[in-house]
Amino acid sequence: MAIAALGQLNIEESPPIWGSRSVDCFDRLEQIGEGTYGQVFMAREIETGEIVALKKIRMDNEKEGFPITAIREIKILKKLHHENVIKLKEIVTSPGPERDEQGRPDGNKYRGSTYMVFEYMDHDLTGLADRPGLRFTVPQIKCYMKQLLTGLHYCHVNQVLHRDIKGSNLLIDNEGNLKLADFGLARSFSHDHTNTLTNRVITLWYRPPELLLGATKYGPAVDMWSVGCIFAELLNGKPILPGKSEPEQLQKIFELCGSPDEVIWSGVSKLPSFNTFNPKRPLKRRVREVFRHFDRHALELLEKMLMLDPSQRISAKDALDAEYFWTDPLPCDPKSLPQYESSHEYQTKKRRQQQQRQHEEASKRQKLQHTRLPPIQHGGQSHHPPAHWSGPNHPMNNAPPPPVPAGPNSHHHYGKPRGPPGGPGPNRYAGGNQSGGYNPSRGGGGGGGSSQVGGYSNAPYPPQGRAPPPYGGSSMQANGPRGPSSGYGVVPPNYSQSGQYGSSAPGGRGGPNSMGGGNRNQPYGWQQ
Ligand SMILES: Nc1ncnc2c1ncn2[C@@H]1O[C@H](COP(=O)(O)OP(=O)(O)OP(=O)(O)O)[C@@H](O)[C@H]1O
Repeated sequence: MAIAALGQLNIEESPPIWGSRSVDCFDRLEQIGEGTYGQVFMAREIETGEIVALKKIRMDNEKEGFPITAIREIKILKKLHHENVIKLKEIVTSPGPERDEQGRPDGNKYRGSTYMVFEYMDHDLTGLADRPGLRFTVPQIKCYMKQLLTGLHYCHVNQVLHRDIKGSNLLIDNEGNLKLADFGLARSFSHDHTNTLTNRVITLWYRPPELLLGATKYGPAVDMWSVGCIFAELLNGKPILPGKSEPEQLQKIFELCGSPDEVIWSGVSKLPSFNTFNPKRPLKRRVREVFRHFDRHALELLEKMLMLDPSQRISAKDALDAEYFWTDPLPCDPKSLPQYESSHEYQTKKRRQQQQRQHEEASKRQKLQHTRLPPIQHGGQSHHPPAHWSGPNHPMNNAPPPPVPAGPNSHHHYGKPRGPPGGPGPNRYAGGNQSGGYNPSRGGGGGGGSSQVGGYSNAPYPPQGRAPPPYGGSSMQANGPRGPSSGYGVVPPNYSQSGQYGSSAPGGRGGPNSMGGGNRNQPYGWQQ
């Protein structure tokens, strides 16, 4: 990891206060994220009352200095200003060594910490989609997809590759705005793709075939593959390619998209890992068959996003022009979207773990009760358990654990302030999509513009059924990866190409135990 001392970040100071204020200007409210590169907290600026997100920069190895990932994230975010890209407001520092909740030194003994201050967003897409019972409507999916593509198009025009598009990096506020976040793996690219870049980027499930095959010269198409995976996931109700290792990821891709050869992807055979991973028997493309339950225009667009050959993959700009976004039901106005209590992946994971623990405790208690059963009464006594065992919450009745409140903040919900006393007004930051004002005309490439008057449909779409496991003989558990009560996709059929590879190992975010075991958030170290 490259190094730089905190005082030598070489980041042009605008506004002048960058890095000069102390984190003590904020009250830390609760942890909302835990990433590879640091913890994220919801906090309140004491002076203005404004709610923000503080991302603490992890300094695990103090000898290595300030992490290059953070420097790159800060530099890139400083040059990106768009309503669909998270706004980095400020950098703050804590002057001395910090302590954790138990009062122990936080490991960074000799220095203070550095935090990035972001506008606060109520949800990330993964956390939101994991809400029990939540179903996205088609206008809602179109609305989110359009914002995702608009933000990404803006990045690509500005020669920035995101390189970690996934649900937990797509932040959503309660005004329906979606913003790209986590630019820790992002970097600038040249349009001629002459630079050599690392292929060890992008969370496994969203990583394109060219990177898995070892390509080190690549461009914006890598992000578009991830967008295709997110799109299909939104419609499908669960991740579509939940590989557990790089070979298994490629296997899943080839089972769905066919195996590549020089005819469909010129140059593929020269990629470093082509011979290692290409299946002996060719596989045919099955996207249309597997997702035949998707609407025609959705399928058409998805096909173009999931092109194996990156040079044939649709760009963000062209995707925004796709029929899908211009046919009924139209994307809804972000503001018309329902408001939910805050839901971040970190919180939903914790909630599930808590439920799992409660469940385990309940079964333990149940077992214990069994071993302590009163001796069977003879002589005409009933063998039924005593009446006091039959209450709804008694473990003996096999009742499920009591529901956990919907949000970690059910006791206190901090909405995004619409105008705190003495603080910023509602439109102070980035402006949001006040008028749904992206890609206003068909030919437009996104990135701002006038409002799309009357262009929205709020018509409810028929409920989309919960998806059964998409892969035959594959990994998803019966309850689906999001647990028993959520789901927001249309029902997919089964598709395994039998006999090609043997059955896959269980994987993905199967049940409550699999959180953290899957690869959705599998981190990759920074290289280039
Ligand atoms: N501005 C924000 N507002 C609200 N929540 C946020 C914000 N920024 C980040 N989060 C929450 O924190 C989580 C982790 O943030 P982020 O992805 O930036 O950290 P990271 O350390 O880079 O994580 P990763 O391991 O995914 O690379 C996000 O998924 C999101 O739930």
